[in-house]
Amino acid sequence: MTGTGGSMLAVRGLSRRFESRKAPRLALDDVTFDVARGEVLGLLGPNGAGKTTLVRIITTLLLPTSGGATVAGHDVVRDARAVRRTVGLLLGGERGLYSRLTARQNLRYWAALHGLDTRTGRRRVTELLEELGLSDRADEQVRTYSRGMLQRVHLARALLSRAELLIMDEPTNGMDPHAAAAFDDLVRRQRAEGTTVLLATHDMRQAQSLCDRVALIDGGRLRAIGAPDTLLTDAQLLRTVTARGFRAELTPAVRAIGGVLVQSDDDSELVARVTDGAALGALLNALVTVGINEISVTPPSLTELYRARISDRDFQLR
Ligand SMILES: Nc1ncnc2c1ncn2[C@@H]1O[C@H](COP(=O)(O)OP(=O)(O)OP(=O)(O)O)[C@@H](O)[C@H]1O
Repeated sequence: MTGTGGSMLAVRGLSRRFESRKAPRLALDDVTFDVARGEVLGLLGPNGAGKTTLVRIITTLLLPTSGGATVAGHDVVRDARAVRRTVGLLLGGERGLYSRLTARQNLRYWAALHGLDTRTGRRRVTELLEELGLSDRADEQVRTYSRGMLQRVHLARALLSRAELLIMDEPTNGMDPHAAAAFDDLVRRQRAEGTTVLLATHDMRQAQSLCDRVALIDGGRLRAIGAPDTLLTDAQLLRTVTARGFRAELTPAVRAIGGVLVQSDDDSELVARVTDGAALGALLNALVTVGINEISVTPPSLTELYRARISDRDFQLR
């Protein structure tokens, strides 16, 4: 593939079919997008959407059925070696670590494979163990580690070679809230250094706060891509107003305001959605006039967008 412009990652018409005994399964269906240098792109989508398949093709672990992708201009099929040199990958899970080696030994081994000389490798490993809060346990066998700690070792491995493009599949899976917040900070530091990040995640909070843009994938197709704020504005999702100390007798007056949709109301709380700024202004005004001023306005979140755009198959599993 050629003609990728200044993008770090260019995916073009990418499809991947898996043949199975029952029926062929189209895990990716004509997916096209770019990721600019220094950008953090979140990949969102339900289980089985095609995220891991996409990650595996971009990192040369799997061949596309049709279409293709380039990383820093290198074709993922024809220039696989160059692509592997450019990418740092976190796939997670149990695979890829030697359970009877310590974290330090695992990482030193990977540093050597990445071609780092012994001194540089050792320094980098110590630095990463420190940065990821693993120093205390660095010299214990990784088979004694918790899931979140293993995930941090995977992360250290992905960061070893200071890759231009970091690709991570559910990196905070199994991490406690502190470790997950530390991970977010780490990604921000990577971005500040110019690293490009592709992040598949189920964590909407993380996607909204960390990603410059998010891509919504479902059934192997790219359903939407853009900055979280832009996607939310385009989707015309409604803001929610919650007013404490509400009195149900006020409901008819609230319902009379154009663009206000009452969701629930009783003698303690009103929850309403507003379609635009004028409706919001009118509602706030009406509430404050009658002495209600414990009011919160919540903007729409990616979670709502996700729910609106993606059919909820998990519910059908019950
Ligand atoms: N080796 C394989 N053989 C057959 N089908 C496969 C194979 N790998 C993936 N699939 C199918 O391709 C589809 C996409 O799977 P994929 O693992 O890419 O989803 P995902 O978005 O990463 O899901 P999750 O959020 O659960 O990790 C699924 O229907 C899956 O069953």
